[in-house]
Amino acid sequence: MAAVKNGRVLVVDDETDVLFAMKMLLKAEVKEVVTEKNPENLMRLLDKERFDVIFLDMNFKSALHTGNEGIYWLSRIREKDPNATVILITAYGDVELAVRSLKEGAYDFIVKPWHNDKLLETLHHALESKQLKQKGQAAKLKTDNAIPILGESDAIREVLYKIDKIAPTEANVLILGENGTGKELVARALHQKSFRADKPFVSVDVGALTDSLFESELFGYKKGAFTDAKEDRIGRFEAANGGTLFLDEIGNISLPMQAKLLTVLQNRQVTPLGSNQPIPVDIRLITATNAPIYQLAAQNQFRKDLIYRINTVEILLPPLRERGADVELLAQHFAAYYAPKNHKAIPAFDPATLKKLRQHAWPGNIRELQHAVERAIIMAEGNVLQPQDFSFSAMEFDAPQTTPAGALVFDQQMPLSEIERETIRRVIEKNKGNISKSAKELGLTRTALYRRLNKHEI
Ligand SMILES: Nc1ncnc2c1ncn2[C@@H]1O[C@H](COP(=O)(O)OP(=O)(O)OP(=O)(O)O)[C@@H](O)[C@H]1O
Repeated sequence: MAAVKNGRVLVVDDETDVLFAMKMLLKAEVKEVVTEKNPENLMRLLDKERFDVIFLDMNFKSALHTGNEGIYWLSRIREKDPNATVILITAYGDVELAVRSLKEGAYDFIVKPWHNDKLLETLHHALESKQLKQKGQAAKLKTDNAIPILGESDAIREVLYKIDKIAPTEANVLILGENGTGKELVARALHQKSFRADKPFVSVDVGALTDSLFESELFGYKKGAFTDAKEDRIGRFEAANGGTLFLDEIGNISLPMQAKLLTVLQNRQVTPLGSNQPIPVDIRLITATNAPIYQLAAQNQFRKDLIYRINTVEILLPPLRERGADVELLAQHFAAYYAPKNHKAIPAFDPATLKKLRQHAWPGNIRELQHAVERAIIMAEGNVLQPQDFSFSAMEFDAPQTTPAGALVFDQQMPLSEIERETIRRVIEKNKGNISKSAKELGLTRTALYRRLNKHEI
């Protein structure tokens, strides 16, 4: 917290009320708050003084009214100091622009009217990140910070509230949710907001490991432990020492591996293969799965005692179809991200397109939406995305209308697993067996698709 107390903050906004309110709020938090009404004075000020964090308004009434003023001044600031930490203050409707500003190098943005707690939290993170940056540890944190968890639905607000509450504790967290709902993103956020933030965050997709790899990967090995062990190698537990270990797809590991994991968690030490010297490890454990883990436990396919170890706190991530207007918000966010990447202007969405996106069931959730928006941007003719730019092919199981003869009509009553199986089968058939293409279309990673092929015995 020393970083926060010693911080020097500059606030640039042409509204005197905003400057006053910010000064009142921030002066108890940091060493000094300087306010500036006219952005034209900004460069001169920065020549003379150094600030740890700059709050910058996106729209200055006196200027061009393009809404781009914030971006312009941001780029001027960053020309002068590429390491400047800038937080943009934006009106609600400017969120798309603010997201663009993140790509232009802003640290974060806050939306007017702001919540004081949220604003202070953002400031604290910014100042702490600045301090880490100065210690040369920033690269990692910056990538983490680059992906904010977006969403305004009640369901996601509850998740964000939980994250804030449990991040600064040592509780083991089990994250449950369908594929692509943001489980890894949540795990990273928990780490980033924890006291371990400057220590490693190590992520392992344990569902993709065979039993023999599971042990060598997680616990490490000594040279000569097995034929290919040409030298000592530390495992992921040791690599995460002091930090957070994220085990993804925990519901997919075999019973013998569950027993091994339980022993390590109970003893808080690992013994590399080929060694008899246990090594103490201090990790915070976060796990995630899209498998019905309690159902598996009831069928004795998952150990209940392991569940009790990992689920001190549970976070349930809602599927995208239950997140209401978040679909639009996220679609706009991805459009603002992918358009410049593909050398296109950020497109608008036709109201009929937004309706279509809201009605789609999104079996691949946010990852599917992400790919769908990218595809639409690439394929679209004009600068307004039309419904036909989004073709959900076989995945449109929620509202099948006319179907070609012989095509399968998904029944609303059909169990989800069957819909998933059939969707995968059809997409693979459509892509003539090409797994990479099919995975992309389904919004899955290749590994996740392979796991599903295995699960559904396709
Ligand atoms: N709330 C969100 N705001 C912005 N982007 C998001 C959000 N949630 C997820 N994403 C993005 O969606 C993609 C999928 O998220 P992530 O990998 O965290 O999901 P997952 O649940 O871990 O997936 P899987 O079950 O396949 O492992 C990522 O690119 C992530 O950045």
